[in-house]
Amino acid sequence: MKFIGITGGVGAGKSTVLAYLKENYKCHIALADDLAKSLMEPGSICYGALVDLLSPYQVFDGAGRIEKESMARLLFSKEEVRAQVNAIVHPAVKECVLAQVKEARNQGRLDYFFFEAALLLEDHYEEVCDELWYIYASEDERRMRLKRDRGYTDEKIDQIFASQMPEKAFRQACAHVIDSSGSMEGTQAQVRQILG
Ligand SMILES: CC(C)(COP(=O)(O)OP(=O)(O)OC[C@H]1O[C@@H](n2cnc3c(N)ncnc32)[C@H](O)[C@@H]1O)[C@@H](O)C(=O)NCCC(=O)NCCS
Ligand SMILES: Nc1ncnc2c1ncn2[C@@H]1O[C@H](COP(=O)(O)OP(=O)(O)OP(=O)(O)O)[C@@H](O)[C@H]1O
Repeated sequence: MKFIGITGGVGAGKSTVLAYLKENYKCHIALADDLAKSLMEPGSICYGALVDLLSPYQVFDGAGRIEKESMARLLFSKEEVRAQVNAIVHPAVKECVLAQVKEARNQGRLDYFFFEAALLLEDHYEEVCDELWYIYASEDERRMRLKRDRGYTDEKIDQIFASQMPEKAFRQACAHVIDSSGSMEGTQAQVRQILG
């Protein structure tokens, strides 16, 4: 079983590529954002440390859950808080995904385990993955998609872009680049070409 990390900036088309992989290959898909969100829930392992760190900010709702919009505003505007949150959450995400990979390897039923995260390079997944893929679309294309499909403002897009690695770093670190600027069929053909 090959352990493949899928990365790229916000709105690059990672989820769309994963949906195709899930349909067409004997694989498991894990998403860093989903794992992170579950580990940040009340009662989960990161929650206590996040309460200690984030109590000065208005990010908790009435039930004590982290409220997405205010958390996004805080994390993408305050780099030092983002780094502290990442230092709590990302090691826990990595531990969790590595345990899942180990379990999948023991069971021996899958051809691939794909793990998607915008922050694979920051968290040094090149050390644990068999290979990394970079899903690429230009910043202009991603900005257009994020405004059209998610209603993000230019300010939010600028902040997220600034918090993620530049294109050059992704290209240097990843064995394969999938250009998702064209049609879905074109993107899927690139995936087939890589996996044979
Ligand atoms: C910031 C939050 C509230 C934004 O949630 P929202 O649903 O509005 O957006 P979404 O999750 O789709 O994120 C938008 C983009 O930002 C990226 N992103 C998320 N967290 C971070 C971060 N800490 N640093 C840099 N980019 C990030 C995502 O990968 C995605 O590309 C949420 O992502 C979060 O709680 N992040 C902290 C946990 C984390 O670090 N997750 C990233 C993977 S480990
Ligand atoms: N050829 C293509 N390949 C992949 N996605 C495409 C393509 N053309 C358009 N898109 C669109 O790009 C948008 C963003 O894709 P997606 O949500 O998969 O991004 P993402 O990289 O997963 O973002 P995030 O980092 O927020 O998780 C989607 O609306 C998708 O339909």
